[in-house]
Amino acid sequence: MALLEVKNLGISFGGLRAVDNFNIKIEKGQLYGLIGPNGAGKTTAFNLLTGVYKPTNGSIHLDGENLAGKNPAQINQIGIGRTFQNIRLFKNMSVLDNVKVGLHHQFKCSAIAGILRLPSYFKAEKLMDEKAMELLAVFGLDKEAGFQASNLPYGKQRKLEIARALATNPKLLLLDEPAAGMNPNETAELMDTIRLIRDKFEITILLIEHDMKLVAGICEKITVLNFGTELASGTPEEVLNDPKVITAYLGE
Ligand SMILES: Nc1ncnc2c1ncn2[C@@H]1O[C@H](COP(=O)(O)OP(=O)(O)OP(=O)(O)O)[C@@H](O)[C@H]1O
Repeated sequence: MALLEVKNLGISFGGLRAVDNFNIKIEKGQLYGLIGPNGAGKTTAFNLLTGVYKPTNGSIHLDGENLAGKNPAQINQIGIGRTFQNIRLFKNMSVLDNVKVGLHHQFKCSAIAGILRLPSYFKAEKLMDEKAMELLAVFGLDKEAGFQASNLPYGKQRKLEIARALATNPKLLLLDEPAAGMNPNETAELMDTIRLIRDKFEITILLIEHDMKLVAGICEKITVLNFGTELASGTPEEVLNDPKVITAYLGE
């Protein structure tokens, strides 16, 4: 059974069919790319998968579970984590606390225990600190754990956002343009990090990306969206040499 199975998904905004008859099947452990020209519907597809938008039609199953009618928090708990095109960190909080926010639902401790500072509260905090530091170390951010998130350089903020999404322990991680605004060195490093987290956490990754070098370099399969609908799907080689895809990108 595929980890993610999306059938005939669609949404309209007024007269605009932003996503139409979108189908995708992602196997466990796969690194999958979603590409397409500007305005093709990629972020809208992510918003449908994460419950931000309710689809007009179609179905989404994660690991066999139907996500229909679930809100973003429930979908996150079922197993989809995401990052955003524009970084959305808690900028005034520390790097460590940003990751701990992602861990909270796994280390539950009652409000009373927190207010009364009971031993169970300190135990949960300690476990969260340890787990958050482990995650930060994977991204080479452990030395900056005490920094305010907004003081990190841009490339590291992007990594921190991925670390926070991973902290929610997702089965499927959605990355929306993870390399946006990065220089070539940062992008190359990010590619290594994405491969590493897929292997280390045995996670499945779907990413939107305009950087074709990154997409072709790390994705095993790609779907191309154009005007909200699938234009092509296949291996990077098949897709990037497909005349329909080349035409869509060149706008001929
Ligand atoms: N909430 C909304 N209300 C109305 N139109 C929307 C809404 N969200 C997205 N759209 C429209 O849907 C279409 C698809 O947008 P979307 O952001 O999904 O594209 P994209 O492929 O992610 O583009 P980009 O690569 O530029 O980020 C666009 O025409 C956009 O203007």
